[in-house]
Amino acid sequence: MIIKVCGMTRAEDVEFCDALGIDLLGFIFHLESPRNVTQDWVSAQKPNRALKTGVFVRQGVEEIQAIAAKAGLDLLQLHGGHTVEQCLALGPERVIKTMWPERYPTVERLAADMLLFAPACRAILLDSGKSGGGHGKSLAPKDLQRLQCPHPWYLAGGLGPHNLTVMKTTGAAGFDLNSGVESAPGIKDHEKIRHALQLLRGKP
Ligand SMILES: O=C(O)c1ccccc1NCC(=O)[C@H](O)[C@H](O)COP(=O)(O)O
Repeated sequence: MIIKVCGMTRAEDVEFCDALGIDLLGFIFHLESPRNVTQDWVSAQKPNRALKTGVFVRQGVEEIQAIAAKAGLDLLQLHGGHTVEQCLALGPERVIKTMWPERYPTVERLAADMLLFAPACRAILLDSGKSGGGHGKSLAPKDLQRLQCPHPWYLAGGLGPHNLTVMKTTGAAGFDLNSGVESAPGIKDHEKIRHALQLLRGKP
């Protein structure tokens, strides 16, 4: 199971999550987000084990490549209207493609679109709302339990200790934590992260 904590803005949170065994750390490159960070700051973050994941909403391929090189990113989360061709150009092995189930009339239509993107990304991230992220609202677990998709998909959207037990029943291969483990936007609550990890992996 992959666990990502998104919206890193403080070195102490990067160090805490890395030491705790979080797999992916999300760094948001989106001016409108309260969790927006700079390339220079991300470049200075050097986790031992966790992979640095850049989150992009509006940037195109060339800009993403330039930021990835400067900030030292391992993975690229495409969180806007990016196409299959853009994912392929950036390299499927390092792309996480965000999709929004609430845009689809049925879970079958969502699964069909996920299949189209599967060869172009290492995983698909399902987020709440119809665009953007950090909404703090969760998706309905009942719909996701019916989702048939052979490609790895991660679940996002308002996840935290309060709902992870039920959200685990969706069969997601990964879980993306953000506002549900914060005390304020961009300020991670270490006890909530510890508790979330315990619920997901059963570790102390
Ligand atoms: O978190 C943000 O501020 C954000 C803004 C714009 C685009 C993406 C953003 N976050 C990306 C993530 O991967 C979040 O973890 C995901 O949207 C879930 O957030 P939340 O609902 O707060 O758990």
